[in-house]
Amino acid sequence: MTATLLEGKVFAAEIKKNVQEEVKKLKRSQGITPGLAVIIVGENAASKVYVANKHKACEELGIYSEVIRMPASVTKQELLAQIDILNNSTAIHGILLQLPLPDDLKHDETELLKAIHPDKDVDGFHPVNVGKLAIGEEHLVPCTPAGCIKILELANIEIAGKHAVIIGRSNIVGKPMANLLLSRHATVTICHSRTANLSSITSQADILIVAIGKAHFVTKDMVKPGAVVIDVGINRLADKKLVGDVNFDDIKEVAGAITPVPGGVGLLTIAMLLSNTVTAAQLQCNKDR
Ligand SMILES: Nc1nc(=O)c2c([nH]1)NC[C@@H]1CN(c3ccc(C(=O)N[C@@H](CCC(=O)O)C(=O)O)cc3)C=[N+]21
Repeated sequence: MTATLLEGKVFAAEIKKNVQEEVKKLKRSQGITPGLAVIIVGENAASKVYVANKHKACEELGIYSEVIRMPASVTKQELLAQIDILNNSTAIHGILLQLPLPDDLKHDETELLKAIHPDKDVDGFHPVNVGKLAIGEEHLVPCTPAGCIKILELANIEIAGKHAVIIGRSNIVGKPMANLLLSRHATVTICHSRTANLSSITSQADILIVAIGKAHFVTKDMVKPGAVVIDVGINRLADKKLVGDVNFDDIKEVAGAITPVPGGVGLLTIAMLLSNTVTAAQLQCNKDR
């Protein structure tokens, strides 16, 4: 058996086409151009690709995009002031504070994310949006897990009744992923660094979502034959090669379907960010009336 390749660009193109339609509608009926602001603190090699890709995608779809760079020495107060300006800007409908923050600001992360107005929170990290997702009110949903769901849905992979196993319990991927799968009636198991007998659990998964940040972590013996494997990892090896958390070559004979890295979930993350930006713009112009 050879796994079906779940190509990110195919699904991302479909989402972007819909987003583009919505952008046109907003312009035509309301005279509004959706705007996205990204705040980047300090230098981070890994995030550079992300920022460049985001910017390019915004241009493609007619979304206004602004990148605000701040030095790693910036204070919490200065960042809060910047967020406040963006919260009050009528040209900006979505605000993204790029993570991870430099070490000196790490303990302020929650406070800074809370400062972003929930209606402009295109990352879905504000406690209000986290809470909404937890009660099944999906509005601005974190982009990466939302992208994973889109892959499953657009590939016509059944979720209801399936055993979905998530490796990773982060606020950015693991936890919101669990809520999204639960709302779609999967049986959900979350595994993490303290999980005992990890492979005995992962090998029960019909759908295996891997978000741990360790290159090539998941091997053949951890995967049930025919399982759908979604690889959220983006790891840069010493030779600059980009690889996922899944050992792709090892798995491809046993899995039923698998996302590649690069060219998988990452492209959906961007597509969902654009989608959230348009959702945020629609929400805000409806509130204005
Ligand atoms: N507040 C916040 N929200 C985020 O969503 C967020 C963040 N901070 N910080 C950084 C991570 C990383 N991330 C990526 C998204 C897309 C690609 C992507 O487009 N990847 C492509 C291209 C990769 C390449 O060619 O290097 C691919 O996987 O094929 C990568 C990385 C979002 N993140």
